[in-house]
Amino acid sequence: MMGAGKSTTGSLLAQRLGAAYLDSDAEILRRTGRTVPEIWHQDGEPAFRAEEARVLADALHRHGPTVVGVAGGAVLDPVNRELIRRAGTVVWLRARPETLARRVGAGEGRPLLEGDPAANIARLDAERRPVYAELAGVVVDVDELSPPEVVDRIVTAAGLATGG
Ligand SMILES: Nc1ncnc2c1ncn2[C@@H]1O[C@H](COP(=O)(O)OP(=O)(O)OP(=O)(O)O)[C@@H](O)[C@H]1O
Ligand SMILES: O=C(O)C1=C[C@@H](O)[C@@H](O)[C@H](O)C1
Ligand SMILES: [Mg+2]
Repeated sequence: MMGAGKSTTGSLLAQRLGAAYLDSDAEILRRTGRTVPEIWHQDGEPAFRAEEARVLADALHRHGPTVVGVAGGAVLDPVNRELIRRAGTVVWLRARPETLARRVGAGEGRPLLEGDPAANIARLDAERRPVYAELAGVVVDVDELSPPEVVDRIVTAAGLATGG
């Protein structure tokens, strides 16, 4: 979910594994030169989701070890889910909605949170939990953990080898 710690924890995990880190939203910006809200508000959510699916497919087909931070809405698409499932270990950074709301603050740059960020995040979280639960091979409850502790849990749970 938004604010769960994908960028923070994902890049730390990548460092530990000697892997690359890619983030689906950042890849969209890099490829299109446009931000998430620009695409969303100018072209609509379906256009954004189509771009997201393209970027995700490319990220998942990269050669070499890669940690991919997948935006929380991408897995609502069954085609994306299947690609993700086949690509490797799926980690759900599970957080309470209050934690997510605190971390995203005013929700700037997140079209789905406009209006009432805390209420919107709670609603999206409730809707999506079953999908995340079905997809994830590893679940880490992140609320009380520091980023390095989250990484430790992922490494242990997924049986990933690190250089130290
Ligand atoms: N384990 C943690 N403990 C405390 N704060 C954290 C933790 N992980 C991330 N944060 C903080 O929460 C905020 C969101 O983290 P981050 O940007 O990594 O999340 P994200 O899942 O990538 O969010 P986004 O939806 O923006 O992509 C940041 O301010 C980050 O410093
Ligand atoms: O969870 C979502 O649906 C989203 C998450 C963000 O990272 C962006 O991809 C966009 O704001 C939608
Ligand atoms: Mg991020």
